[in-house]
Amino acid sequence: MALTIGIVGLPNVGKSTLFNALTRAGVLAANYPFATIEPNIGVVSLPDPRLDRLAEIFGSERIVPATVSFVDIAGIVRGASEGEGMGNQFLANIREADAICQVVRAFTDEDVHHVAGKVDPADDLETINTELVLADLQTVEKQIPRLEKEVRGKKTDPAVLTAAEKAYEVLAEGTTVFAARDRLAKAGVDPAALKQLQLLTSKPFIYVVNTDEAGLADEAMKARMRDLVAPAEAIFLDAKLESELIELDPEDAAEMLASTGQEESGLAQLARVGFDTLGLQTYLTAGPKESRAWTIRKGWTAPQAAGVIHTDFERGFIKAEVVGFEDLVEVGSIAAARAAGKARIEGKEYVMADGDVVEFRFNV
Ligand SMILES: Nc1ncnc2c1ncn2[C@@H]1O[C@H](COP(=O)(O)OP(=O)(O)OP(=O)(O)O)[C@@H](O)[C@H]1O
Ligand SMILES: [Mg+2]
Repeated sequence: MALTIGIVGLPNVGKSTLFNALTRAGVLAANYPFATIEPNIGVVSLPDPRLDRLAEIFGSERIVPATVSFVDIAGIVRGASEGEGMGNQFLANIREADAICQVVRAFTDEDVHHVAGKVDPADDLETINTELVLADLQTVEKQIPRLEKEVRGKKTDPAVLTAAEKAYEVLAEGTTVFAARDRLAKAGVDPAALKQLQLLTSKPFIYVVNTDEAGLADEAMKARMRDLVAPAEAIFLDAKLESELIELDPEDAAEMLASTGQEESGLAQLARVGFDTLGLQTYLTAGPKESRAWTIRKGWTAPQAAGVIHTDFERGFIKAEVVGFEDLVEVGSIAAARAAGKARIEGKEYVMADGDVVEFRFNV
Protein backbone atom coordinates (compact mmCIF):
# COMPACT_ATOMS: atom_id res chain seq x y z
CA MET A 1 0.00 0.00 0.00
CA ALA A 2 1.74 3.15 -1.21
CA LEU A 3 0.95 6.42 0.46
CA THR A 4 1.58 9.49 -1.69
CA ILE A 5 1.67 13.10 -0.56
CA GLY A 6 1.72 15.96 -3.08
CA ILE A 7 3.53 19.17 -2.10
CA VAL A 8 1.97 22.51 -3.10
CA GLY A 9 2.63 26.16 -2.30
CA LEU A 10 3.72 29.50 -3.72
CA PRO A 11 7.06 29.60 -5.55
CA ASN A 12 10.19 29.99 -3.44
CA VAL A 13 8.62 29.06 -0.11
CA GLY A 14 10.85 26.04 0.49
CA LYS A 15 8.98 23.15 -1.12
CA SER A 16 12.06 21.68 -2.78
CA THR A 17 14.19 22.31 0.30
CA LEU A 18 11.66 20.28 2.27
CA PHE A 19 11.51 17.65 -0.45
CA ASN A 20 15.29 17.31 -0.53
CA ALA A 21 15.46 17.01 3.22
CA LEU A 22 12.72 14.39 3.09
CA THR A 23 14.14 12.30 0.30
CA ARG A 24 17.73 12.36 1.39
CA ALA A 25 16.59 11.32 4.83
CA GLY A 26 14.89 8.40 3.15
CA VAL A 27 17.87 7.35 1.09
CA LEU A 28 20.18 7.57 4.09
CA ALA A 29 17.96 5.70 6.52
CA ALA A 30 16.02 3.38 4.28
CA ASN A 31 18.37 1.26 2.17
CA TYR A 32 15.49 1.10 -0.29
CA PRO A 33 16.00 0.16 -3.95
CA PHE A 34 15.01 2.72 -6.58
CA ALA A 35 14.16 5.26 -3.90
CA THR A 36 13.97 8.05 -6.44
CA ILE A 37 11.54 7.16 -9.17
CA GLU A 38 11.59 10.44 -11.06
CA PRO A 39 13.48 13.63 -10.33
CA ASN A 40 10.52 15.06 -8.42
CA ILE A 41 9.17 11.92 -6.80
CA GLY A 42 10.88 10.57 -3.71
CA VAL A 43 10.22 7.58 -1.51
CA VAL A 44 10.89 8.27 2.14
CA SER A 45 11.03 5.73 4.94
CA LEU A 46 8.79 6.30 7.92
CA PRO A 47 11.05 6.69 10.95
CA ASP A 48 10.25 3.86 13.37
CA PRO A 49 12.62 3.15 16.27
CA ARG A 50 10.61 0.00 17.05
CA LEU A 51 12.19 -1.68 14.02
CA ASP A 52 15.69 -1.27 15.47
CA ARG A 53 14.60 -2.97 18.68
CA LEU A 54 12.94 -5.80 16.74
CA ALA A 55 16.06 -6.29 14.63
CA GLU A 56 18.08 -6.66 17.85
CA ILE A 57 15.65 -9.16 19.35
CA PHE A 58 15.41 -11.27 16.19
CA GLY A 59 18.95 -10.70 14.91
CA SER A 60 17.48 -9.48 11.61
CA GLU A 61 19.87 -8.90 8.72
CA ARG A 62 18.00 -5.84 7.55
CA ILE A 63 15.27 -3.36 8.40
CA VAL A 64 12.49 -2.48 5.96
CA PRO A 65 10.47 0.51 7.14
CA ALA A 66 7.09 1.64 5.83
CA THR A 67 7.37 4.29 3.14
CA VAL A 68 5.70 7.50 2.06
CA SER A 69 6.12 8.99 -1.44
CA PHE A 70 6.41 12.73 -1.86
CA VAL A 71 5.82 14.60 -5.10
CA ASP A 72 7.37 18.05 -5.46
CA ILE A 73 5.88 20.28 -8.15
CA ALA A 74 6.28 23.84 -9.41
CA GLY A 75 4.94 26.73 -7.36
CA ILE A 76 1.48 28.20 -7.90
CA VAL A 77 0.85 31.93 -8.09
CA ARG A 78 -2.29 34.02 -7.93
CA GLY A 79 -3.98 33.71 -11.34
CA ALA A 80 -2.39 30.31 -12.09
CA SER A 81 -5.80 29.04 -13.25
CA GLU A 82 -5.64 31.71 -15.97
CA GLY A 83 -2.10 30.81 -16.93
CA GLU A 84 -0.11 33.10 -14.60
CA GLY A 85 3.34 31.87 -13.64
CA MET A 86 3.70 28.26 -14.70
CA GLY A 87 -0.10 27.93 -14.94
CA ASN A 88 -1.74 25.05 -13.11
CA GLN A 89 -1.17 22.17 -15.55
CA PHE A 90 1.41 20.54 -13.30
CA LEU A 91 -1.26 20.02 -10.65
CA ALA A 92 -2.15 16.94 -12.73
CA ASN A 93 1.02 15.40 -11.24
CA ILE A 94 -0.55 15.28 -7.81
CA ARG A 95 -4.09 14.37 -8.85
CA GLU A 96 -3.57 10.82 -7.66
CA ALA A 97 -1.94 11.77 -4.35
CA ASP A 98 -3.64 10.57 -1.16
CA ALA A 99 -3.09 13.85 0.64
CA ILE A 100 -1.84 17.35 -0.09
CA CYS A 101 0.90 19.01 1.90
CA GLN A 102 0.75 22.78 1.57
CA VAL A 103 4.00 24.56 2.41
CA VAL A 104 3.58 28.10 3.74
CA ARG A 105 6.45 30.51 4.24
CA ALA A 106 6.83 32.03 7.69
CA PHE A 107 10.60 32.53 7.73
CA THR A 108 12.19 35.94 7.46
CA ASP A 109 15.11 36.27 5.09
CA GLU A 110 15.53 39.43 3.05
CA ASP A 111 17.61 37.51 0.55
CA VAL A 112 14.83 35.08 -0.32
CA HIS A 113 12.35 36.72 -2.67
CA HIS A 114 8.64 36.40 -1.86
CA VAL A 115 6.42 36.49 -4.95
CA ALA A 116 3.86 38.68 -3.20
CA GLY A 117 6.54 41.04 -1.91
CA LYS A 118 5.82 40.35 1.76
CA VAL A 119 5.74 37.40 4.14
CA ASP A 120 2.07 36.94 4.98
CA PRO A 121 1.17 33.30 5.66
CA ALA A 122 -2.58 33.94 5.94
CA ASP A 123 -2.65 35.69 2.56
CA ASP A 124 -0.55 32.91 0.98
CA LEU A 125 -2.89 30.22 2.30
CA GLU A 126 -5.82 32.07 0.80
CA THR A 127 -4.09 32.40 -2.59
CA ILE A 128 -3.24 28.73 -2.80
CA ASN A 129 -6.70 27.65 -1.65
CA THR A 130 -8.31 29.86 -4.26
CA GLU A 131 -6.11 28.50 -7.03
CA LEU A 132 -6.80 24.90 -6.02
CA VAL A 133 -10.54 25.60 -5.93
CA LEU A 134 -10.33 27.19 -9.40
CA ALA A 135 -8.31 24.25 -10.72
CA ASP A 136 -10.97 21.85 -9.41
CA LEU A 137 -13.69 23.99 -10.91
CA GLN A 138 -12.01 23.65 -14.31
CA THR A 139 -11.71 19.90 -13.81
CA VAL A 140 -15.39 19.48 -12.92
CA GLU A 141 -16.49 21.74 -15.78
CA LYS A 142 -14.71 19.38 -18.15
CA GLN A 143 -15.97 16.25 -16.40
CA ILE A 144 -19.68 17.11 -16.34
CA PRO A 145 -20.43 16.99 -20.12
CA ARG A 146 -18.39 13.78 -20.43
CA LEU A 147 -20.17 12.19 -17.47
CA GLU A 148 -23.59 13.23 -18.84
CA LYS A 149 -22.82 11.39 -22.06
CA GLU A 150 -21.52 8.34 -20.23
CA VAL A 151 -24.55 8.20 -17.94
CA ARG A 152 -26.86 8.39 -20.95
CA GLY A 153 -24.92 5.52 -22.51
CA LYS A 154 -25.14 3.65 -19.18
CA LYS A 155 -21.34 3.52 -18.96
CA THR A 156 -21.06 5.43 -15.69
CA ASP A 157 -22.95 5.32 -12.43
CA PRO A 158 -25.25 8.39 -12.21
CA ALA A 159 -23.93 8.90 -8.65
CA VAL A 160 -20.64 10.11 -10.15
CA LEU A 161 -22.43 12.75 -12.20
CA THR A 162 -24.40 13.86 -9.13
CA ALA A 163 -21.15 14.12 -7.18
CA ALA A 164 -19.64 16.28 -9.94
CA GLU A 165 -22.66 18.57 -10.06
CA LYS A 166 -22.78 19.03 -6.29
CA ALA A 167 -19.02 19.55 -6.12
CA TYR A 168 -19.37 22.22 -8.81
CA GLU A 169 -21.89 24.14 -6.67
CA VAL A 170 -19.56 24.07 -3.67
CA LEU A 171 -16.47 25.07 -5.67
CA ALA A 172 -18.32 27.87 -7.43
CA GLU A 173 -18.83 29.42 -4.00
CA GLY A 174 -15.08 29.32 -3.46
CA THR A 175 -15.29 26.52 -0.89
CA THR A 176 -13.05 23.46 -0.93
CA VAL A 177 -14.76 20.11 -1.32
CA PHE A 178 -13.10 18.91 1.86
CA ALA A 179 -14.48 21.82 3.89
CA ALA A 180 -17.96 21.11 2.49
CA ARG A 181 -17.79 17.33 2.96
CA ASP A 182 -20.54 17.19 5.61
CA ARG A 183 -22.82 19.32 3.50
CA LEU A 184 -22.16 17.14 0.45
CA ALA A 185 -22.83 13.99 2.47
CA LYS A 186 -26.16 15.46 3.66
CA ALA A 187 -27.05 16.23 0.04
CA GLY A 188 -26.70 12.49 -0.63
CA VAL A 189 -23.35 12.61 -2.43
CA ASP A 190 -21.67 9.21 -2.39
CA PRO A 191 -18.12 9.60 -0.99
CA ALA A 192 -16.80 6.87 -3.30
CA ALA A 193 -18.27 8.67 -6.34
CA LEU A 194 -16.72 11.93 -5.15
CA LYS A 195 -13.36 10.24 -4.79
CA GLN A 196 -13.49 9.09 -8.41
CA LEU A 197 -13.43 12.73 -9.52
CA GLN A 198 -9.90 13.01 -8.06
CA LEU A 199 -10.40 16.61 -7.03
CA LEU A 200 -7.47 18.25 -5.25
CA THR A 201 -9.59 20.02 -2.67
CA SER A 202 -11.39 16.82 -1.67
CA LYS A 203 -8.14 15.34 -0.36
CA PRO A 204 -7.02 15.70 3.23
CA PHE A 205 -4.60 18.58 3.74
CA ILE A 206 -1.54 18.87 5.96
CA TYR A 207 0.05 22.27 6.41
CA VAL A 208 3.77 22.74 6.77
CA VAL A 209 4.70 26.14 8.12
CA ASN A 210 8.29 26.69 6.98
CA THR A 211 9.74 29.00 9.56
CA ASP A 212 13.06 29.89 11.21
CA GLU A 213 14.49 29.56 14.69
CA ALA A 214 12.58 32.61 15.94
CA GLY A 215 9.35 31.25 14.45
CA LEU A 216 9.81 27.84 16.08
CA ALA A 217 9.78 29.61 19.44
CA ASP A 218 6.90 31.96 18.59
CA GLU A 219 3.90 30.34 20.29
CA ALA A 220 1.53 33.17 19.32
CA MET A 221 2.36 32.76 15.63
CA LYS A 222 1.90 28.99 15.91
CA ALA A 223 -1.49 29.38 17.59
CA ARG A 224 -2.62 31.77 14.84
CA MET A 225 -1.55 29.36 12.13
CA ARG A 226 -3.19 26.41 13.87
CA ASP A 227 -6.46 28.36 14.01
CA LEU A 228 -6.19 29.29 10.35
CA VAL A 229 -5.82 25.73 9.11
CA ALA A 230 -8.01 23.87 11.64
CA PRO A 231 -9.34 21.19 11.53
CA ALA A 232 -6.29 20.26 9.42
CA GLU A 233 -2.97 19.83 11.23
CA ALA A 234 -0.11 22.30 11.05
CA ILE A 235 3.51 21.24 11.37
CA PHE A 236 6.14 23.82 12.16
CA LEU A 237 9.62 23.26 10.85
CA ASP A 238 12.63 25.01 9.43
CA ALA A 239 13.20 23.33 6.07
CA LYS A 240 16.72 24.71 5.88
CA LEU A 241 17.56 23.37 9.33
CA GLU A 242 15.96 20.02 8.43
CA SER A 243 18.17 19.75 5.37
CA GLU A 244 21.18 20.29 7.65
CA LEU A 245 19.96 17.78 10.25
CA ILE A 246 19.95 14.92 7.78
CA GLU A 247 23.68 15.43 7.20
CA LEU A 248 24.42 14.78 10.86
CA ASP A 249 24.62 11.50 12.72
CA PRO A 250 21.57 10.80 14.90
CA GLU A 251 23.07 12.02 18.20
CA ASP A 252 24.27 15.33 16.80
CA ALA A 253 20.94 15.79 15.01
CA ALA A 254 19.03 15.19 18.26
CA GLU A 255 21.26 17.69 20.05
CA MET A 256 20.77 20.31 17.36
CA LEU A 257 16.99 19.74 17.42
CA ALA A 258 16.89 20.09 21.19
CA SER A 259 18.79 23.36 20.91
CA THR A 260 15.82 24.74 18.92
CA GLY A 261 13.36 23.43 21.51
CA GLN A 262 12.07 20.52 19.43
CA GLU A 263 11.87 16.85 20.33
CA GLU A 264 10.98 15.37 16.98
CA SER A 265 12.35 16.44 13.60
CA GLY A 266 9.86 18.16 11.33
CA LEU A 267 10.24 15.34 8.88
CA ALA A 268 9.32 12.71 11.45
CA GLN A 269 6.32 14.85 12.45
CA LEU A 270 5.22 15.13 8.84
CA ALA A 271 5.37 11.38 8.30
CA ARG A 272 3.46 10.76 11.54
CA VAL A 273 0.77 13.37 10.88
CA GLY A 274 0.45 12.13 7.29
CA PHE A 275 -0.26 8.63 8.56
CA ASP A 276 -2.77 9.90 11.13
CA THR A 277 -4.55 12.20 8.72
CA LEU A 278 -5.05 9.34 6.31
CA GLY A 279 -6.17 6.89 8.99
CA LEU A 280 -3.18 4.61 8.46
CA GLN A 281 -1.13 2.56 10.88
CA THR A 282 1.60 -0.04 10.73
CA TYR A 283 2.04 -3.52 11.99
CA LEU A 284 5.37 -5.35 12.26
CA THR A 285 6.88 -8.63 11.19
CA ALA A 286 10.27 -9.88 12.31
CA GLY A 287 12.66 -12.74 11.74
CA PRO A 288 16.33 -13.44 11.05
CA LYS A 289 16.04 -12.07 7.51
CA GLU A 290 14.27 -8.79 8.21
CA SER A 291 12.30 -6.65 10.60
CA ARG A 292 9.65 -4.88 8.65
CA ALA A 293 6.75 -2.44 8.98
CA TRP A 294 3.61 -2.83 6.85
CA THR A 295 1.10 -0.08 6.16
CA ILE A 296 -2.62 -0.76 6.68
CA ARG A 297 -5.77 1.21 7.38
CA LYS A 298 -6.93 1.60 10.96
CA GLY A 299 -9.70 -0.90 11.63
CA TRP A 300 -8.41 -3.56 9.27
CA THR A 301 -8.77 -7.19 10.29
CA ALA A 302 -5.93 -9.73 10.44
CA PRO A 303 -6.71 -11.27 7.00
CA GLN A 304 -6.80 -7.82 5.37
CA ALA A 305 -3.47 -7.01 6.97
CA ALA A 306 -2.03 -10.31 5.75
CA GLY A 307 -3.17 -9.38 2.24
CA VAL A 308 -0.72 -6.48 2.19
CA ILE A 309 2.15 -8.99 2.34
CA HIS A 310 0.63 -11.22 -0.32
CA THR A 311 -2.91 -11.67 -1.61
CA ASP A 312 -2.49 -15.43 -1.02
CA PHE A 313 -2.00 -14.71 2.67
CA GLU A 314 -5.45 -13.10 2.80
CA ARG A 315 -7.15 -15.83 0.78
CA GLY A 316 -5.58 -18.68 2.72
CA PHE A 317 -5.60 -16.99 6.12
CA ILE A 318 -5.89 -19.42 9.02
CA LYS A 319 -4.77 -17.48 12.07
CA ALA A 320 -2.25 -14.98 13.35
CA GLU A 321 0.12 -15.11 16.29
CA VAL A 322 0.21 -11.61 17.73
CA VAL A 323 2.42 -10.02 20.38
CA GLY A 324 2.19 -6.34 21.25
CA PHE A 325 5.51 -4.57 20.62
CA GLU A 326 5.76 -3.32 24.23
CA ASP A 327 5.07 -6.80 25.63
CA LEU A 328 7.71 -8.30 23.37
CA VAL A 329 10.34 -5.78 24.43
CA GLU A 330 9.48 -6.36 28.07
CA VAL A 331 10.05 -10.12 27.93
CA GLY A 332 12.78 -10.04 25.28
CA SER A 333 11.84 -12.86 22.89
CA ILE A 334 8.91 -14.58 21.21
CA ALA A 335 9.55 -17.75 23.23
CA ALA A 336 9.42 -15.75 26.47
CA ALA A 337 6.26 -13.99 25.26
CA ARG A 338 4.64 -17.38 24.63
CA ALA A 339 5.73 -18.66 28.04
CA ALA A 340 4.33 -15.53 29.68
CA GLY A 341 1.03 -15.91 27.82
CA LYS A 342 1.59 -12.65 25.93
CA ALA A 343 1.51 -14.23 22.47
CA ARG A 344 -2.12 -14.46 21.38
CA ILE A 345 -3.61 -16.58 18.64
CA GLU A 346 -6.09 -14.42 16.74
CA GLY A 347 -8.63 -15.39 14.09
CA LYS A 348 -10.31 -13.81 11.07
CA GLU A 349 -12.24 -11.22 13.05
CA TYR A 350 -9.25 -9.76 14.88
CA VAL A 351 -8.83 -6.01 14.35
CA MET A 352 -5.16 -5.07 14.13
CA ALA A 353 -3.60 -2.67 16.64
CA ASP A 354 -0.71 -0.33 15.87
CA GLY A 355 2.59 -2.02 16.67
CA ASP A 356 1.30 -5.58 16.63
CA VAL A 357 4.17 -7.96 15.93
CA VAL A 358 2.60 -10.68 13.82
CA GLU A 359 3.22 -14.05 12.28
CA PHE A 360 0.49 -15.24 9.93
CA ARG A 361 -0.44 -18.88 9.37
CA PHE A 362 -2.05 -19.57 6.05
CA ASN A 363 -2.85 -22.22 3.40
CA VAL A 364 -1.85 -21.70 -0.20
N1 LIG B 1 13.30 27.92 6.67
C1 LIG B 1 14.05 28.62 5.80
N2 LIG B 1 14.79 29.67 6.20
C2 LIG B 1 15.53 30.37 5.32
N3 LIG B 1 15.60 30.12 4.01
C3 LIG B 1 14.87 29.09 3.54
C4 LIG B 1 14.06 28.28 4.40
N4 LIG B 1 13.47 27.34 3.65
C5 LIG B 1 13.87 27.55 2.39
N5 LIG B 1 14.72 28.59 2.30
C6 LIG B 1 15.34 29.13 1.09
O1 LIG B 1 14.32 29.57 0.21
C7 LIG B 1 14.73 29.44 -1.13
C8 LIG B 1 13.63 28.76 -1.94
O2 LIG B 1 13.54 27.43 -1.55
P1 LIG B 1 12.99 26.28 -2.53
O3 LIG B 1 13.71 26.26 -3.81
O4 LIG B 1 12.95 25.06 -1.71
O5 LIG B 1 11.51 26.80 -2.78
P2 LIG B 1 10.33 26.17 -3.69
O6 LIG B 1 9.09 26.38 -2.91
O7 LIG B 1 10.66 24.81 -4.09
O8 LIG B 1 10.33 27.12 -4.93
P3 LIG B 1 9.78 26.84 -6.44
O9 LIG B 1 8.30 26.86 -6.34
O10 LIG B 1 10.31 27.97 -7.18
O11 LIG B 1 10.31 25.53 -6.90
C9 LIG B 1 16.06 28.70 -1.11
O12 LIG B 1 17.07 29.63 -1.26
C10 LIG B 1 16.09 28.10 0.28
O13 LIG B 1 17.40 27.94 0.77
MG1 LIG C 1 10.86 23.87 -6.00
